[in-house]
Amino acid sequence: MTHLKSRERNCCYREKSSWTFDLTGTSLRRFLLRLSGLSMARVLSLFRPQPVLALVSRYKPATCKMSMDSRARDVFAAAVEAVQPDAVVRQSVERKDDSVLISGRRFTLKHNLHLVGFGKAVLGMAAEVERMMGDHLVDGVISVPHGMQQTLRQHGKSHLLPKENSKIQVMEGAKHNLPDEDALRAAEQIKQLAKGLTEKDLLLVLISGGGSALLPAPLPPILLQEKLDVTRRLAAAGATIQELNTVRRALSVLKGGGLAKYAHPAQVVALILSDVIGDPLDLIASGPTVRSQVWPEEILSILERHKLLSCIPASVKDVLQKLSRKEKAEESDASGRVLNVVIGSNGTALERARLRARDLDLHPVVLSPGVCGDVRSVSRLYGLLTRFACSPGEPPAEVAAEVLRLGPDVGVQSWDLCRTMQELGERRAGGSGTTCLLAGGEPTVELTGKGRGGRNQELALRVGLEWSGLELPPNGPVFLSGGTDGQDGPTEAAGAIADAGLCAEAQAQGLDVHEFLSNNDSYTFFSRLSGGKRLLVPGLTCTNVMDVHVLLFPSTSNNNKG
Ligand SMILES: Nc1ncnc2c1ncn2[C@@H]1O[C@H](COP(=O)(O)OP(=O)(O)OP(=O)(O)O)[C@@H](O)[C@H]1O
Ligand SMILES: O=C(O)[C@H](O)CO
Repeated sequence: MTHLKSRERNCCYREKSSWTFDLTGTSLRRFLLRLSGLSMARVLSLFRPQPVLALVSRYKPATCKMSMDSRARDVFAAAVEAVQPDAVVRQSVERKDDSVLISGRRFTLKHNLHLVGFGKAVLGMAAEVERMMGDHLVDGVISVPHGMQQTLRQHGKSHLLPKENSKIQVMEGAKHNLPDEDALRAAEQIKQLAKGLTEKDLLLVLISGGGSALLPAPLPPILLQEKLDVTRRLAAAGATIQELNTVRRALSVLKGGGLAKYAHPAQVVALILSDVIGDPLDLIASGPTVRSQVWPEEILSILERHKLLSCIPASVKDVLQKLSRKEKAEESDASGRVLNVVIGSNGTALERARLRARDLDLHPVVLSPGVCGDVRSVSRLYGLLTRFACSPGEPPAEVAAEVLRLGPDVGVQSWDLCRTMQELGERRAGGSGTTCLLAGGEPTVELTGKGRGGRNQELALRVGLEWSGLELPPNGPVFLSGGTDGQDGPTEAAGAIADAGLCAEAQAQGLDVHEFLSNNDSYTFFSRLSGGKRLLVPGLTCTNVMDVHVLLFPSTSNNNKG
C-alpha cells in the first residue's frame, strides 16, 4: 500500500467512505490488487453483490494514512451497514430444517408462515425472510414508502426487493411520511390477512421506523383526514415521538396491540428495527403488536399541553369518551401468543462503528445511543467535550461541571458523561493517536426560519461554530453527524462534517454562518461552502436507526502526527 501515490490513495478512500461507488469500476480492483497481492481471479470473485464496506474492511489499510474526514465517513458507513435490513434479519433469524429459531424460541414451519410489515426498512427485511423461508411462506403484505421499489432499483439495490413472482404483496403509500389513502388500503389488507389466521399459523410482523404513517386505521367514526390533522398539529407544536405515538395508539384500530389482537389465535413474532431512543416496544411504529392500555386522561393532557384541546374534531372526542367507558372490558389474551424482538437499533450501529474505528487505528469511546434535546444543547455538549479532550493544558474544572449540568437536556446520564470524560482524560494524559467519540440518537431543531436543512446538518454547523473561538490542534478535531436513513430533513444529504476551520472558510467565501442558522438553512450553507465537500451524501440507505455522531479528537500530546 505504501507505494500507492497519495492522489490515488485519497481517491480510493473517498470512494470507499461514501460507499456509493460503482463496483464495476476499476479503481477499487486496482487498489485491492496492489494492496493485497491477491490474484486477479480472486479479486474479481470479490466483486459479487455484497455489502461494500464488509468487502473493503477485510483489507485493513494498516499503514495508509487517511484524512480525518475520510475516517469519520468510513466509521459512519460501517454504522449504517450494521443495520442493513437483510443483515439484521439474517443475524436474528435462524432456519433449521423445518423450524425457525428466533430469540431462543423455536417455531415449527409447516407451510403456515404469513408475513406483514410496515416501515421504511421492511422491503429488504421481507425479501430476506422470503429467501430464508422458501415454500413455507404462504402469503404476505407489506406497506412501504411511496416510490421505494423504483428508488431501490435506481440505486442498484435490487437485492433488497422481493423476487419476481414473490408471494409478498408490496403496497406503497404515505407520501412525505404522512398517512394517506394508499397507506389506509395497505393497512386494511394487512388487517384482513391477520384476521384470517388460525392457531396453526405463524405471523411474522416486520416493523421499522415510519411504520405509524404506513399503517393508518383510524377508529370509527374518526376519518383519516381528522386523525392526520391531529397528529400533524401535534408534530408542529413540538410534541415528542412518545406523545405523538401515545395519541396515535389511542385513535387507531391496529396500533397499540390492535394488529396482534386481529391475528389471535395465531402465533405472532414481531421483528423490530428500532428508531426510537431506548427501543420502547410500545412506541416504535406505535406498537401494533404490543398491547397497551389507553388512558383517555393522558391523551387529553397531551392535547392540552400543546394547546390543541379546543380544535380536536368531535369524532376524536367521541372515541375518547367511549374508550373510558369500555377501558377494561376489551382485554384479550392475545399477548400470550406474541413475541416482540428488537433486531437492530442505534446501539447495533454504534457497536459496528466502534469496531470499525479500531480497524482504522482510532481509539473508540462510546458516549450514548440516546442523545436528544435541542441541537443547540447538543452542540454545546460537543463543544465542551472538545475542550475537555484537546484544548492545551489541563481542562478547567468548570468544563466538567457544565458537561454534567447539560446531561438532562441532552438525554445522557451522568454516569455516561463521567465515564466518557474519564476516558478522554486518560487519553489526554497518556494516549497517542486519534480518539473517536461515538454517539447516536435524535436531537431536535426548533424551526424558526424557512431555509432547507436537517437536524444533522444544523448540528454539524453549530459544532463548527462552537469550535471557532477555541485554541485547537491544527490537525483536528472533526465532527460528523448523519441520519442513518440517508436523508436529513427534506434534503438530499444525510448530514455534514465540520472541522475547526469551518467558520473561517465560510467567512472567506462570504457565507454568514449566523444568518444561515437563523433561517434553518444548513443545507444551502453546506452546498455552497467549498463546492459542498463537507456534505454527507450516501443516498438512500434502506434502513433507519436515527442518527450517528462521530467526533474525532487528535491526540494533544501528538498534535502533529494525527
Ligand atoms: N430546514 C430545516 N433545518 C433543520 N431541521 C429541519 C429543517 N426542516 C426539517 N427539519 C427537521 O427534520 C426532521 C424531519 O426529518 P426527517 O424527514 O428525516 O424525519 P425523521 O424525524 O428522521 O423521521 P423518521 O424517523 O421517520 O426517519 C424534523 O426533526 C425537523 O425538525
Ligand atoms: O413510525 C413511527 O412511529 C416512528 O418512526 C417511530 O417508530
